[in-house]
Amino acid sequence: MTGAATAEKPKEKTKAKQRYLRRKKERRKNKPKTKTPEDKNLVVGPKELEEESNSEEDKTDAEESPIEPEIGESAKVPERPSKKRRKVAKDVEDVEMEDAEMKTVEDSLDVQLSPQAETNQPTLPSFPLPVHPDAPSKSVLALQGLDQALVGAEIVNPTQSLPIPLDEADGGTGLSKKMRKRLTDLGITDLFAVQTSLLPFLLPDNPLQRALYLPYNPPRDVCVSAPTGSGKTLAYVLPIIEILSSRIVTRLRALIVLPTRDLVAQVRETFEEIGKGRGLKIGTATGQQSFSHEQSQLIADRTTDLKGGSSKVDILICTPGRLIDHLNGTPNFSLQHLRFLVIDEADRLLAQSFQDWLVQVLAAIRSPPTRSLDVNPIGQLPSFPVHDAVAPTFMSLLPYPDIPTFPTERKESSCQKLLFSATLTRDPGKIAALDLRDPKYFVIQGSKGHEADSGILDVVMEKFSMPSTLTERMVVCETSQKPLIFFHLVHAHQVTNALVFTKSTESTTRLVRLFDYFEEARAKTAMAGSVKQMVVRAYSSDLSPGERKSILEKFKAQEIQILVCSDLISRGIDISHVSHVVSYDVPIDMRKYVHRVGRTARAGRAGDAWTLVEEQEARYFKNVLREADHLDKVKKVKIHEKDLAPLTPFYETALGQLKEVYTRT
Ligand SMILES: Nc1ncnc2c1ncn2[C@@H]1O[C@H](COP(=O)(O)OP(=O)(O)OP(=O)(O)O)[C@@H](O)[C@H]1O
Repeated sequence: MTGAATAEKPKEKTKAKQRYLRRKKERRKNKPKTKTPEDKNLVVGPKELEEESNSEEDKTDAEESPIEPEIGESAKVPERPSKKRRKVAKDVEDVEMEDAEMKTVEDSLDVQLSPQAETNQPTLPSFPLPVHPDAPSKSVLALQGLDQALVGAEIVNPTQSLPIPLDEADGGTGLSKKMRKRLTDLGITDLFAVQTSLLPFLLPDNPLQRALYLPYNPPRDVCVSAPTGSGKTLAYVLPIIEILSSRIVTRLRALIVLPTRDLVAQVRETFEEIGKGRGLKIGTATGQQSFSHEQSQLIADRTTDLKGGSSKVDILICTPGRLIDHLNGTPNFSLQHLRFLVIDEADRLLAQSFQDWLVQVLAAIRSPPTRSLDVNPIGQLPSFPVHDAVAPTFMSLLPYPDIPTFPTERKESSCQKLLFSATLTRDPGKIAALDLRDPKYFVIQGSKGHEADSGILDVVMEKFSMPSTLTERMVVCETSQKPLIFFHLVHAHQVTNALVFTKSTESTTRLVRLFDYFEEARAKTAMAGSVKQMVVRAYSSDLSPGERKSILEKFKAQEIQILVCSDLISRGIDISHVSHVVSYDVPIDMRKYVHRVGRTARAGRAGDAWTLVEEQEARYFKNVLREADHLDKVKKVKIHEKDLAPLTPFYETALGQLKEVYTRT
């Protein structure tokens, strides 16, 4: 080596050192400052090895390291340059380092590990860690296998309302000016939530869709779940009157089926009030009058065989039993012209299998099979009365061949089915039996916030919505104390204008007697002088229809303060001044509870519901509430002995009298 060459060397080595240090600095700069959680858990792999194996010596160091990296063990990130690196740096600083060695160092700093080098390293395969799949949410599970119509239900906020304008524009109500005027006259100025959503659906702007016959474009059926007292009756009465008012000839076009006679009478009243001046004829069939009397009220011509049927009424409100009697036994009673079939309190009616009423009604609506040309050759047409008009889908009943205007055209019944309940059934089998046409569901329910689709879920899981103005309480007591606690509620908690529900007619009679004796005993004392004596009456199926009507009228007039009844009137009955409901005997299920307490807190008014629970029933009743997600809504009230003490003497006197009566009889 020459002296000049030797003199050049330190210079070059200094340059190499500077290059090395610059690159080293850059690498440090590019290195992430903090490690991500993923980095921390990195399985040691080629990348890390690259960092750690910058030279052959490093490789040896790594091999010698007593700590072997394990799968999943965090990659160690040295705080300061490793021993190997320090050694490399030292070598670089050493001016004695040979060029060739220097080059090796530089190259090794830049070079990526060759595949050969990688394979020489202890490669640790990286597998994804096993993860638990997320459990499907309650809502997903509940909605599985559900009818798509229910999944796509329209959830309506119960606080929604719509003013009824009196000017030319209907304000989105779909109601005629005549109807809006009538409602205003009756003091109805706003539509309730269920009405705001249902009316535009049943009363579309297009007049063609309001026609009485829609054989080629039949309307969709409707299912409505809305709390008690939320105005479901008007939600169907208004559209029916509006659409049927266009009719020229009287035909049976709306059929309303209800579970009890009392409800039939109540709905008739609503139709008459709302439809006043619209010329529609309304009839009822409940079996309260003789069959022949009903027939004469419903059918104009029972002697001629009329294929199109004959009717004296446009709207028939009935119980299912009597409806079947007329379908089977009244000549010319026909459902072929029906534009509306309303099933109110649908879950109750669908549970009623009486004479397969639903199957028979659906069969009477459906069009009969088409006749062939051979059976009815043209030319053999018998004459038939001019007024015997047959519905488009029932043409095959006539002695003509039924020739469609277009070969593929299919005529369908124009009857729109409307189902209503505060406790709509979730039973898909029952719903399927109704043969619904593209049903549209409306669920009137405030969001409970726990699930995005809580409205449908609540229907599916039978978590029924209650009126927001209802206060619910329960008292757990000993069986022997129950009547006394009830009397205490009446006198200390002003439980009047009350409906009291018992489990049976027998229980009703006994409670009314005991209460009468109790009131008599109280009246005899000086203390009761200033207190008004309560009038309590039984309302049961043992009474004649006339007696029941009279009692209901007296109760409505507040001549009777407490009406004790079985579940006979727990559904649908609308008495505006009922401020309290007492379940003297616990309801057997949540449905019954919902309908009982729903006799108060109607149409936005406040109401109180009390349930008296015998100690041995407490667990069962609480479970019923818990399953409906409702236990926390019912406040538990404790009534102390000292509160009952003032009434105890009268109670004991009354008990003695009752015992005497029962012993005698
Ligand atoms: N838009 C309205 N404005 C004022 N009152 C109304 C309105 N709609 C209905 N009502 C009144 O609200 C009360 C309850 O209505 P309705 O009997 O139709 O309730 P519902 O939903 O059928 O209850 P249930 O499920 O118990 O049968 C009735 O007295 C009715 O006249």
